[in-house]
Amino acid sequence: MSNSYSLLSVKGLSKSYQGVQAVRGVSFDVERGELLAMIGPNGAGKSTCFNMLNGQIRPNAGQVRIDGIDTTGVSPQKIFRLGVGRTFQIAQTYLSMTVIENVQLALQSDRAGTYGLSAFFGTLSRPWRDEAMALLELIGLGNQADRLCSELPYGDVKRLELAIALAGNPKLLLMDEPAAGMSGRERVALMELTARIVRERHIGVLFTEHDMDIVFEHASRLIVLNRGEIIAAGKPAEVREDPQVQAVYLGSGSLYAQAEEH
Ligand SMILES: Nc1ncnc2c1ncn2[C@@H]1O[C@H](COP(=O)(O)OP(=O)(O)OP(=O)(O)O)[C@@H](O)[C@H]1O
Repeated sequence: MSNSYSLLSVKGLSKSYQGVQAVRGVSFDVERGELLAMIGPNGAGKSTCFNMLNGQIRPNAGQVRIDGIDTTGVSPQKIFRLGVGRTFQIAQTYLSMTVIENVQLALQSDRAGTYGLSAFFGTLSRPWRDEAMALLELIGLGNQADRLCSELPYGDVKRLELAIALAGNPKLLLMDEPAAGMSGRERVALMELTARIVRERHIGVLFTEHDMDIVFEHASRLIVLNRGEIIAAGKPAEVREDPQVQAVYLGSGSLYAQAEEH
């Protein structure tokens, strides 16, 4: 596709649930090489937006374009095939497999569309091992390849989830609270890794996050949602000074919290 299109272009996106206006007229773009944070208090509409972007929820109004292609209301499978990935928690079943087997399975599923079944029937293909290892090296888990996932520390499991999402070779990656549940140090490491991948692979990442230190430190740009609407957008330093944003977060102190890394 032509480079004149934004990687992701969202215009006037809206969704209501039985009278609750969860998202109202949301418009923004994501470019390649950008790590864009979508923040907002609980119930602001972040998950609803994400679910509309990857096709899980059909919007009531508005338009979503990926590299210029209209994907509004298109199925999650088709949106995935257009290069939109999303990080997911590794399911319990897959925790009993090794680290590299999980990545091999994700690669095989991307190329052959057989996710799950091949593992079930014990037919995991060998050919993906080198490629899987390259992804593990990229995220710093090369030396853990043959460990069982169930034995990994939590931070490494989250990094593995990122490798699994990258196996689909996305040009746009959606990350819903990627650092939730991690220690301060692990969170910083994961976001530094994500920022490096964004630069090196020239992909776009849209992520939600409640930890404001992480957001202001690592996002290249931010959009702030409140009650379904965008109330501010821009570089971290600009958004931080925005009076409306400060008002929304006033009291929580989260905009000004110091990092509590140990
Ligand atoms: N399936 C649903 N049915 C009815 N209302 C819903 C549904 N999903 C979300 N909502 C409402 O829509 C609004 C936006 O919710 P959403 O989960 O998108 O916000 P969020 O910003 O992701 O919140 P959080 O940070 O707590 O995950 C909220 O008022 C929520 O109660």
